[in-house]
Amino acid sequence: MSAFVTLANSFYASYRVQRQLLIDNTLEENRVYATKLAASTEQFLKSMQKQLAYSSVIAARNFDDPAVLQSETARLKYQTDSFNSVVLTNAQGKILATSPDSLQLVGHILKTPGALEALEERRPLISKPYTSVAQNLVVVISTPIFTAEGKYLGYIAGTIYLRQKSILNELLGEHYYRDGSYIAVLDKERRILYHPDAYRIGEVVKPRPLTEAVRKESNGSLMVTNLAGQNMLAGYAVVPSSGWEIITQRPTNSTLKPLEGLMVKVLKHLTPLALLTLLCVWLFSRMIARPLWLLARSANEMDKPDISSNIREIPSWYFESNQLKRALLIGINLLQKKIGKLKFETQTDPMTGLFNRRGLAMALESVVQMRQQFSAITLDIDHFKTINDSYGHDTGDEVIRTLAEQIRHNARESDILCRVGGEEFLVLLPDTTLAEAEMIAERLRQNVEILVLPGIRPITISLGVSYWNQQMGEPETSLKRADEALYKAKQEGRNRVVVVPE
Ligand SMILES: Nc1nc2c(ncn2[C@@H]2O[C@H](COP(=O)(O)OP(=O)(O)OP(=O)(O)O)[C@@H](O)[C@H]2O)c(=O)[nH]1
Repeated sequence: MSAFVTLANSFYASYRVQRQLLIDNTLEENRVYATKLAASTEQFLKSMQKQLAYSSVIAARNFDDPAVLQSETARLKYQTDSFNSVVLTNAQGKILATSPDSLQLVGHILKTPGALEALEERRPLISKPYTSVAQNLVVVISTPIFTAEGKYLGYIAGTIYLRQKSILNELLGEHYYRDGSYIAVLDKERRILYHPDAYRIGEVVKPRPLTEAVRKESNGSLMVTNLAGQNMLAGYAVVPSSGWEIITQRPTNSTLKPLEGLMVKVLKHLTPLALLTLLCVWLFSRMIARPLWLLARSANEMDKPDISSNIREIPSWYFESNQLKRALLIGINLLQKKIGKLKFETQTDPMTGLFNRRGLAMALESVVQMRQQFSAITLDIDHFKTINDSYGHDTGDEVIRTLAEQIRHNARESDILCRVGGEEFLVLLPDTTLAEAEMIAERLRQNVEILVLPGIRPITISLGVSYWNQQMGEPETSLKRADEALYKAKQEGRNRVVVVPE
């Protein structure tokens, strides 16, 4: 899972980096492009002003010759092909020559804003856009005509149509992209001079982050949202002589389009390797986790008898899991020893070391589980109270311990020896017939009878013997019968063996 997240993360990070790179590059490209266009436009305007200045000198020399004036306006119009029309006026604004002369304006007084400004300012000018006499939206580049002595004669001006085909939209329009990119030119008052949508030319746009940015620095770039709500990557630059603002923009979507294809390609190339990596990571993590998982499962099953050998078989192939396995084995060993000790203590009578009643119950259960027949001998010291009374309780204890020793001495390895009460004992004899058990009981009785106990009188015991096999119902019943036989032995005078017949 974490490997997958890491891969996805690095894929996303590389997408983000590529995306930012594309955006930054496009912004910079647009800034450089706008700067270049501004430089070309500046050069163009300067060159136009030079041409006009040259013509103004010729016109000044031949101001009285209408033919020269006409030929000069025609030369400017047709030789340079930079202006849509050229006009020459006297100092009162009366048109002396014009080209093309199809409008037949010679003799008219021009009162357009461009004309009035030129007449008033008497210096080279680039006008604001306005609607001309012929109803064209134009900008006018004009130069005053002075005699050599400095007398003002009028001006000569070239007009550039903004909405029709002109040198300006030829200059800017040839760079038009087909992917939604476009160039726009605004004058200082945010009036649109050039726009791929000709209807917008002449419109004054409201201040927007982009128009404000252009006002602050001569060139730069910006991510903006245009009026149509489209995210654009814009570059901008200002034409120094006219203050026109050139804005080149490209939709962010078009810029990022190649990225999608690129990322799909990356994904295609990356997927097999990523899957292989994921598989390797999964296999390796499984190999690492498996011993830990098996050890953890074993740790939950510590009470199982064969748990140690199970743990030993767990393949712990690396150092850490091996150490863990060792620690677990040591822990289990200690625990089992402790449990064994506790078990022994809870099943054993501390005074004699024989089984107590709980031990007897466990032993009986396992004998029955193994489908073994058995005989049981219950025995009790006769008149034990008098021993306690005569020699003290400690001596009584010593007698009990001696009798336990005697019982152990008389028993086989497989016999189960229990102290079931104060001076009451029970011997469980697996796979022993009633006759054999009677013989063993009798032998024990005799051995106790002749036992020499230093400082005290000899003791005797009474015994009851019974038999059990699988056909005889509950084994506890058989033990109860042995008890009853013991009681009978006491009744019949003690120091004897009474057998419960099969
Ligand atoms: N010293 C000692 N005495 C015990 C112990 N457990 C029980 N006794 C005593 O053993 C005596 C058993 O007495 P009884 O049950 O009357 O029987 P008894 O005196 O042996 O007489 P019978 O069994 O009828 O022959 C009691 O006095 C108990 O106090 C023990 O662990 N140590």
